[in-house]
Amino acid sequence: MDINESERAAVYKTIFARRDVRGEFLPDPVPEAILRRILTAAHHAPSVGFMQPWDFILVRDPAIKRRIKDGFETAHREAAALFEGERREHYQRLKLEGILESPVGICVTCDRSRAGPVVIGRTANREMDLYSVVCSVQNLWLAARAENLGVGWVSILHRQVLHDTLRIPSAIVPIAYLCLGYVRAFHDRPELESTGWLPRLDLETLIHHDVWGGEG
Ligand SMILES: Cc1cc2c(cc1C)N(C[C@H](O)[C@H](O)[C@H](O)COP(=O)(O)O)c1[nH]c(=O)[nH]c(=O)c1N2
Repeated sequence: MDINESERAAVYKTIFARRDVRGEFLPDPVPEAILRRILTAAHHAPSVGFMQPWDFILVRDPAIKRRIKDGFETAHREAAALFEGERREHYQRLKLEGILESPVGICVTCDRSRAGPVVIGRTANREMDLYSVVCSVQNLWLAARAENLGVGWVSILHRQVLHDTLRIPSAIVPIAYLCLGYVRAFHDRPELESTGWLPRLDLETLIHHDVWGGEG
């Protein structure tokens, strides 16, 4: 099956228009059929040895979201203390989550023993299951953008908060807490770029030929 030109353009448009969404969420509910399409895209991500180690916890209960938000606030205070001077002020001005505003939270987890002790592709590198779950998060993020839905990844959270609040068994690893919902608007550029936190790096400086540092 070939991808035609307009389909190709749609994929690149989605990649470049995807944003991390924090402050622009609308309360409008996400229709079940659309949520199911996004989760199906996540479930069709590549995974080491076809392990499919992911689960998706859908969080809609305001009391549970409140506990996650409290966990964010703790970790956010700790983070602020690690920056100094103007950098700290800039950090504190950033909106870095939309936990309460987004209608659905999705915690994506990794079941490290899902396919038994020996998994194709994971024998030399045990962490490949974790990376597989991140592939699923990226599929989810892009599918959501294609549905004109925003996603924000909140990692300013101690893992234990997710275990305790969402009753995740200790053998399961929470990989991502995502906020999902419709948005007022998508920013054209990453907010960490437009607010001057960091620039987008020049791709040319990141490409190496044959060996690290090798020139073309
Ligand atoms: C693993 C991981 C973890 C986080 C993020 C991303 C990823 C990949 N990002 C979003 C991140 O800041 C954002 O992707 C970059 O700034 C680039 O912006 P766009 O995603 O292109 O809008 C993110 N953003 C935020 O506001 N709070 C957070 O805790 C996190 N955590």
